[in-house]
Amino acid sequence: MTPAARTQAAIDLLDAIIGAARDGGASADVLIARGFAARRYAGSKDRRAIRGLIYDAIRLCGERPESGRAALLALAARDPALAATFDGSGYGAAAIREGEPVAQAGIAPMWLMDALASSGIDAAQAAALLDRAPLDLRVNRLKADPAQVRAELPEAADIPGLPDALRLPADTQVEATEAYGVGGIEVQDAGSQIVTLAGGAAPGMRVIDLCAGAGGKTLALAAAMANQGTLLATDTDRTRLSRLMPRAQRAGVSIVETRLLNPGRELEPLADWTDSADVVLVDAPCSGTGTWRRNPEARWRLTPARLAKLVETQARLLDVAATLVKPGGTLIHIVCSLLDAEGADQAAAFLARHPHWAAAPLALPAGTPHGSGMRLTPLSHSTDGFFVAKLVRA
Ligand SMILES: C[S@@+](CC[C@H](N)C(=O)[O-])C[C@H]1O[C@@H](n2cnc3c(N)ncnc32)[C@H](O)[C@@H]1O
Repeated sequence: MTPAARTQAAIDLLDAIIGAARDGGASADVLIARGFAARRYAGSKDRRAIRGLIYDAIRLCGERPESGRAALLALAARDPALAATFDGSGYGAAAIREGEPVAQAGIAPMWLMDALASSGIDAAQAAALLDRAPLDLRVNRLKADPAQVRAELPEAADIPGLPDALRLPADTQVEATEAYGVGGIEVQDAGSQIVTLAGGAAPGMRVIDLCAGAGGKTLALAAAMANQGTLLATDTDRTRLSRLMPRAQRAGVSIVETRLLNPGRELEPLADWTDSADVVLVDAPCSGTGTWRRNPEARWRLTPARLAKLVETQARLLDVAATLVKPGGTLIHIVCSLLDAEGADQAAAFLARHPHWAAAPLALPAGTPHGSGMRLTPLSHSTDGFFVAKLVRA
């Protein structure tokens, strides 16, 4: 492909990504993969270049741009070599016209910048939310040990405070390693690993991962429990949950059971767990403001109305979880968001609704105290952004 044709392909894919962000459609990664499947003529160098242009444009534009072309023109305004590819040749991007719309550069939509600022996230912290994330691994001690993995991946660096974690440059291919093949490593952000430790899950306990998804944290809980005890993983998303058991088998985890929940009727299949869990982890559905490093277009999806709906669901899920925790047991509230509405304020509202519960101090390898919990940020802790609170039943 010519550079001009690559630019046009990036514009076309950005149009699809912008539309999906507006209408709640597929993620940028999925749309890019589909776009490449339909463009078999694009070689690996073309794909890398197009993908790079798309993500540079997404990172640059804080507000959802009106078109893919407006987004790439914003990038071209800072990059003369890219501007020169708008040459109108063959399948290439049309020449730049005087006065055509150019997207605004920025970190996030203004309402979201205001919400972050009032949650204590200043401009430097907000800008770091769009940095490129490294590739973090969790060594699965049920199948491997860190020294073994390090021998296979000598470029891996330690992550302070996390003896089972290793850090590699972004884009490192780990799927071909023997450790990956035998279930000895899981790709998991260090922040995710840290907040999972908050529950203090240990061998022999009864633990619920209420919003388990495909089981990233479930597998970390199972490893912390040395595969001893009872671990229930639930979610309302059948597709995600169906990926959990094959992953568990590969990871050598045999203590996990999955149950599919109905939104709004989550407690119905959980009656046998009432008042009995040592730990319930609520890794709640959230705005994902802490994961923009991986999904920068997520900030084009969020609206005040979508955020309000998430906050409502989180509150309901915390109340559901509270009925499952035994006296003296622990509820862990986790969001990969830095908005107080989802984190500190949500935990405070829970405590106000539940007088027999209290926030307990957290001893984590990293984090900054925030509200009744702790916060992790890309700038301060080199992790995705998280809020975590430990809530204990009297
Ligand atoms: C942040 S993700 C969980 C990620 C997962 N724990 C991991 O570590 O990979 C939130 C999950 O909540 C699930 N969810 C949404 N509404 C729910 C509900 N009412 N009950 C339980 N899970 C729900 C979503 O399907 C999604 O998988």
